[in-house]
Amino acid sequence: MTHAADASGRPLRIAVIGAGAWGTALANAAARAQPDASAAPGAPSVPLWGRNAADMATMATRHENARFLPGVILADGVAPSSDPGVMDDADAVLLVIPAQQIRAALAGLRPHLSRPGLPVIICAKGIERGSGLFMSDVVRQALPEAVPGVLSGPSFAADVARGLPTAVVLAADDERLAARLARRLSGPTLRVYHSGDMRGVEIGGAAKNVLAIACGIVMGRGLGESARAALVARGFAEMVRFATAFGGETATLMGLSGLGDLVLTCGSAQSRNFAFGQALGAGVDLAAASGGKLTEGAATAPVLLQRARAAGVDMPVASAVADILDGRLSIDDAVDALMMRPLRREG
Ligand SMILES: NC(=O)C1=CN([C@@H]2O[C@H](COP(=O)(O)OP(=O)(O)OC[C@H]3O[C@@H](n4cnc5c(N)ncnc54)[C@H](O)[C@@H]3O)[C@@H](O)[C@H]2O)C=CC1
Ligand SMILES: O=C(CO)COP(=O)(O)O
Repeated sequence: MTHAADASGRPLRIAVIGAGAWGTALANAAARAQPDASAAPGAPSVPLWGRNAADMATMATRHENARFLPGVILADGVAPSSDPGVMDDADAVLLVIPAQQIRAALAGLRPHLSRPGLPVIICAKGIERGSGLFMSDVVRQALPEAVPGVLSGPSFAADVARGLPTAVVLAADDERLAARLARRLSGPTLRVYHSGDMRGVEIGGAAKNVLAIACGIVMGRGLGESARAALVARGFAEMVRFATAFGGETATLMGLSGLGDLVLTCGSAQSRNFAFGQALGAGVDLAAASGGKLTEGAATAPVLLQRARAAGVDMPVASAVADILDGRLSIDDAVDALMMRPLRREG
């Protein structure tokens, strides 16, 4: 495999910001994607930055992220650290912290990231509450010198970290840059496609989390596999309506970040968003349903809906999720309301 490299042939140095499950998995993937280089003395490592010094020291000693990915060994070349200086000589950074934390985190890390043209690849899936901004626009505001990109697709962290195969897509306005970064991150078990449709890719990732909660609710309520499949199809239709209203391409949503990720997270309780919905459907209290895990769809649901309404996009499934989470609608009433909507032509 050829790896994207700089003019001297050196592989691009990737640093990972955020040492949770997905950041750790991507650091493993980035290190494995350059096995020859990371084995050589003095070869570039893949810094994995986390904010908690004690956790990062333990991770460096044990070669394991015991809190977020227990039992997965860090790949050779992954260098855990709590020193933001590790970002200073990166050619590109992967931004892997929860969507609602990105603005605050970038404000603190700005001295280490304010290089003109530095690619900052958003790996979080969400829309910012309050501002209603997509993540690429948050990065543009927080780091005006940087070049935002988005990586998304069907990829459970535990699968990717273990080296189980999957494919994702990396998008940037400059598609040649996206292709170069995709080549650098691709390896024997992670196939990274590239795209110029950053809006479509980021919307696919953000919206599928809300729809995964809906599917979880349906399954937790015992409404059956037919209901789940109908919800995936109708959820996909509203995701496409929303994305195209904001400039995304239908073909993008039919790909990995969109349909691919929707199928994954609507079909598996390994998804935290699905599991959260499933607990709600089974009658668990809202406050306890996430089990303390990150559920990006819960944060994004109201703001997704707010942007949809402002743009005149009909999103009945996302709307039901937002209303249930807000306590405005019971699950049974939401299901009745979805079933009793006026009959219409499919589309
Ligand atoms: N876990 C997965 O399978 C996948 C997750 N993602 C996305 O990646 C993003 C992160 O998810 P996970 O890594 O799974 O979450 P996680 O809950 O495993 O880890 C989150 C990490 O972010 C750190 N963090 C939180 N706020 C921070 C701040 N202000 N500054 C610095 N660090 C901060 C936490 O300390 C923790 O290390 C989410 O948007 C998620 O949707 C995307 C694909 C797969
Ligand atoms: O985005 C993911 C897989 O592609 C992970 O989904 P959850 O955040 O629902 O676990």
